[in-house]
Amino acid sequence: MTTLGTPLSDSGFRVLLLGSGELGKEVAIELQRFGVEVIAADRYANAPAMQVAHRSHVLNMLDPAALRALIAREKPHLVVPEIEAIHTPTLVELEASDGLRVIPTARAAWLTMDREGIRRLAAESLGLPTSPYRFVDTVEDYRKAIAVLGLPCVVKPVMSSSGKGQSVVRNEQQIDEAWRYAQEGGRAGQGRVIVEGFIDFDYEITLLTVRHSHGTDFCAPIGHLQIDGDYRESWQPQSMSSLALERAQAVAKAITDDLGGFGVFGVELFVKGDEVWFSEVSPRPHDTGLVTLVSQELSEFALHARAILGLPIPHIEQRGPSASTALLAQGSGVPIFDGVAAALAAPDTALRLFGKPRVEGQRRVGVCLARGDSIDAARDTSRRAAAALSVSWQNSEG
Ligand SMILES: Nc1ncnc2c1ncn2[C@@H]1O[C@H](COP(=O)(O)OP(=O)(O)OP(=O)(O)O)[C@@H](O)[C@H]1O
Ligand SMILES: NCC(=O)N[C@@H]1O[C@H](COP(=O)([O-])[O-])[C@@H](O)[C@H]1O
Ligand SMILES: [Mg+2]
Repeated sequence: MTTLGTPLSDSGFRVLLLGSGELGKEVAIELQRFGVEVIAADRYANAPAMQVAHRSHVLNMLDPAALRALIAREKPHLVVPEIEAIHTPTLVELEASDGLRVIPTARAAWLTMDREGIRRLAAESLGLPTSPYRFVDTVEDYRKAIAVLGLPCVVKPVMSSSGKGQSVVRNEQQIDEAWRYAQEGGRAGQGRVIVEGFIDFDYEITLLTVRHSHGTDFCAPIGHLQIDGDYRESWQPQSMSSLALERAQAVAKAITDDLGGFGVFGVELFVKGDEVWFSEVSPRPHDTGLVTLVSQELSEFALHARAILGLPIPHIEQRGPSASTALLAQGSGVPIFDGVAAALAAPDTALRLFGKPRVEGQRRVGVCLARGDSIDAARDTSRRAAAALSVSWQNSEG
């Protein structure tokens, strides 16, 4: 049983967020509502979750010594990874040696930090259906992998997220460019790449799966649209055949049971007819799950907070057709948002501006949300809200 104390006192229940982006910000808010003491960490200052936390730290979380020092200093009751780019072997060691509690488990954070760990677990240990794949380190092996898997195929650095370094190779001319992009887009610089056979799916979903003190529950499936490997729109519920839903839930149960621990998981699946493929899983709330801020009575962030604190989740109420549209800013400087009133003029719309301190290039800076009588209506309203917003720049340094 979890005892909750008073933050900033000796009784405070301390949660350390490793990663402080938009997803962590909503988790922090939900934890604050339970009087949890929230400590936010990330690689840069004034990250979104830092702005709603009790205190924050800026560090390179891929540096084992820096990570260890932070944990020794804060002595958190729970460590909650919010991104993949963390030195997870350190979490595994501290869990074993000091009983550090990592959400959902240190092993889950470690396996999902790298596409190879989770893909080999899903496909080779658990026998779940996935795209065919090869891992390669050299351009020679890369070409051989493409010869075996055929075109089109998808090329990704093993350590990357939100589509960074990812390309679909459709013809011979694109092969070299995809290799170059994968080498520059990986988190750890040059390195290993996964080549995946292209799955010609009808639609793809995120099946939010919650492991909590009383068992495992699934949210209604979330459909989404991805461009360049990054999410642009999501909606809930995605209609599916009952067989496809049953299979999706069985895959999600198998992978989350193996990863273990408490919390929300975003299980990404491709669906064609009644056929389902596992793609990957986040052992934490998922960006496409931002739609649950309006589509569920308990959002994925509220569910994560409850689950990790060991609190009950008796019921997950879905509120009907809903959609989200990611706001991508393109430019350089500190963003300023115009058209906020227009974006919120229609009934049943909502907006989150994440408060990211700067943009260099393209960055997700907010999300528009809407409910409607149908998925089409909700998507249309949330897209219109997004179109009403525009970004201008302060402090552009040319
Ligand atoms: N083998 C594949 N066949 C067809 N489409 C694919 C394949 N792999 C990836 N995609 C497309 O690219 C998207 C992003 O891929 P993936 O989830 O692996 O990248 P990511 O960088 O981990 O993204 P995120 O961090 O946002 O989850 C998928 O949601 C899907 O639309
Ligand atoms: N697909 C993973 C994802 O959406 N993660 C979310 O994006 C943030 C990083 O954003 P940034 O790249 O703009 O700093 C992460 O901190 C997390 O909240
Ligand atoms: Mg993904």
